[in-house]
Amino acid sequence: MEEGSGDEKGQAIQELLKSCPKTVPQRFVQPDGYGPRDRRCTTLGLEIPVIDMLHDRSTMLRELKEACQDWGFFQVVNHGVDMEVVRNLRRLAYEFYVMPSQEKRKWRRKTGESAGYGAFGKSSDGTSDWVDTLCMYLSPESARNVETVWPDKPELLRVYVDEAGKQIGEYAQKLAADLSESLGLPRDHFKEVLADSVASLRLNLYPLCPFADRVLGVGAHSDMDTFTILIEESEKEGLEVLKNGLWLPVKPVRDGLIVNIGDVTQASSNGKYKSQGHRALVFEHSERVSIVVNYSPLPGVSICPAQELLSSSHPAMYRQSSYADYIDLCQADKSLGRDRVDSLLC
Ligand SMILES: O=C(O)CCC(=O)C(=O)O
Ligand SMILES: [Fe+2]
Repeated sequence: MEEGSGDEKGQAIQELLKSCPKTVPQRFVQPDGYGPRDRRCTTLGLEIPVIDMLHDRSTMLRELKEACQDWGFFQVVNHGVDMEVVRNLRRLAYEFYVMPSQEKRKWRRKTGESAGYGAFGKSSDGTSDWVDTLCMYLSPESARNVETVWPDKPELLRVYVDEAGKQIGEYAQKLAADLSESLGLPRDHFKEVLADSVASLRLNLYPLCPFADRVLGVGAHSDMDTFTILIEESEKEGLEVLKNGLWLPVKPVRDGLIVNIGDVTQASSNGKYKSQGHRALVFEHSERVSIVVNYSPLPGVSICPAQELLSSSHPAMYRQSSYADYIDLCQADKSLGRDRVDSLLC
């Protein structure tokens, strides 16, 4: 999903649906070969790995390493996040989305910004996504836009965004250290990337879609960030991961977190860990809310392969770039079906 792109008409999908469109607006139609029915794989019984934080440390770190190398996606159980808090947050998200449009519009995303409420807009290739989002910054302190962007209704939404953000953030700090260790790096290697990281929490509503066979909730993309923590509704499908050129549905385990490695980690690990392509489907008879927390470096932080991972037989695959320059590069490149992090290849 492109941060801050905004929808062409700035109109939320829920509002679009009120006009009961009989045909699908062209801007949502996926290009040939990239539609929701193309290259789907539902029969192989493959599942993304599940990592149990209660396993002994060396087993857990080995499983983490394999998951990051082979998939770039995994689910985590026994992660320490109080899922009752998450369930309350999701309930409040549904309550937010059923409020009248004029109430929601108070928190509307301004042109060129990524925080706020509205249709998220365009995927990397320029096709519009069928999703409404409410995006709030959790950190750094200077970016926390509580008064301007965190809705004050429904009551307690702010409280639960804050509490869920803190708890997910605690797990994220552990994950950053475990990722470093699993690569054979000092546990604080990702500290600069993450200690003062930019963390944003999005509540994504995938409304019912009468054109579900031609549009996507979120088109195929990889995440530009360090990593993303996603919390889907238990047992509800929709998220799909690209595996061996096919789209594999993710089955969210009860009370699990889904983690996906972002482009920054792919570059920092010199390509060992994968920032995998993924997308989200929508359905005619089932809507869902996902909670998405992105962790990214501050714009000025330099991203490049860790020196410790380089040798004459493993030279740097990626050149150095500031995170801000990388985002600019990605936003300028609308090519389809290519890994965006390839633009940093040496
Ligand atoms: O909401 C989801 O299931 C996926 C969202 C996603 O991939 C993203 O926001 O980058
Ligand atoms: Fe994503």
